[in-house]
Amino acid sequence: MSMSWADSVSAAENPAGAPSKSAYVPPHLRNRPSTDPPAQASYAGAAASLGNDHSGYGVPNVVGSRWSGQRNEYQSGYAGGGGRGGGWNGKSGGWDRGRDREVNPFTNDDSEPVSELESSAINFDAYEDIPVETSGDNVPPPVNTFADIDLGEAVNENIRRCKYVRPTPVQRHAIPISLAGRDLMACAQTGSGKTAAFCFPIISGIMRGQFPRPPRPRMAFPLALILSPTRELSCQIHDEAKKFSYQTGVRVVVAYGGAPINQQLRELERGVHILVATPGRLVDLLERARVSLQMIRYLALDEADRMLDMGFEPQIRKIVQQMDMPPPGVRQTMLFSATFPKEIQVIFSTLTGSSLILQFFPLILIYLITPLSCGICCF
Ligand SMILES: Nc1ncnc2c1ncn2[C@@H]1O[C@H](COP(=O)(O)OP(=O)(O)OP(=O)(O)O)[C@@H](O)[C@H]1O
Repeated sequence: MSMSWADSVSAAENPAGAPSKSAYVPPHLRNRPSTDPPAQASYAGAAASLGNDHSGYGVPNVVGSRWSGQRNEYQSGYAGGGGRGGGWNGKSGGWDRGRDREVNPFTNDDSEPVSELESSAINFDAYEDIPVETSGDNVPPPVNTFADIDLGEAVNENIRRCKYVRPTPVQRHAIPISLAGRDLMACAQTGSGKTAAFCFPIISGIMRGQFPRPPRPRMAFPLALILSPTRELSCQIHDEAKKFSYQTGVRVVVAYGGAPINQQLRELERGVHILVATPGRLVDLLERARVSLQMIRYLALDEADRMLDMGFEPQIRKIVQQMDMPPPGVRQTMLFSATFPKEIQVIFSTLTGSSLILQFFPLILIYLITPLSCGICCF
């Protein structure tokens, strides 16, 4: 049975297996029997962070389409610290009007400073022992602290409220890559902090961008789409994303199958910047013309291997290739998976336009990726 990253850190810290406070169990695995296996128009500024090269790595233009070069042309005013800029975050009646009424998603008292040890069950001292491989051209270097990256004051405040002291390995590597506008394929285990790794750059990018108001009132035009395989994981991502985007003006909505659609439709009608969805329910919403993907600038696939295992490949292909989603180069793609079978690499290649050159070793996958893409593996 494979261990999650947090578990392996804990095991390294506590090889005798003695009961320890530091043994971390991801929220969705709690309360399970111990025998359970681990869960495996012109959009002004619409891709601002895609061209927001914090670390000096340029993003090549994509040529030959109506979307040409947009990915690194959108550089716009920062609506920072809570979105006082134009577009959706603007004073002109943007979707942040209800921010004062926003429910505080933090249950803990956030006024008390916490020590690093108190901040999480994760053992931060073992960080440097987590082997990480990266591949791709000019990979933006990892960061050691959240202060090393400019996510905006509102997000920084939420990081403090979450009591995250230091980024986890996947966050250290993935956040600078994503902030530099690069496509990303990341192999990281459950509980490794992937949610923040893709949410922080998305929220920060949306806050920095300037976007026109959605063109049709009853149709939702999200800027970011996070696909996840199950209702449980979608809700978990939604809860986390709401914490990360608290008081930023960025609105997160979740849509999943197996539940009445009407409440989800009402939430969508109130406006959405980040849509977290399971593939089947999203296809339903697209076919009902209640969601348009034409303004999507960020596409994240979480637990991509599980989505394929569950038979969602046709829906994923439909969502990305047959609806109105902008092509690679205009939108940024982030794919996270606990394993990297060939099918995942092919999907990533299809979604990003990358041509991958793959070499397999017994356990470790080495992959070379095009200049627009990066890959990381946290073992
Ligand atoms: N930098 C950090 N510092 C402290 N705790 C963190 C940090 N990043 C994430 N966490 C916490 O670690 C736990 C696992 O994170 P998260 O759920 O994002 O992992 P994941 O890899 O997305 O897992 P899953 O596969 O379950 O989605 C969560 O409780 C989260 O709040």
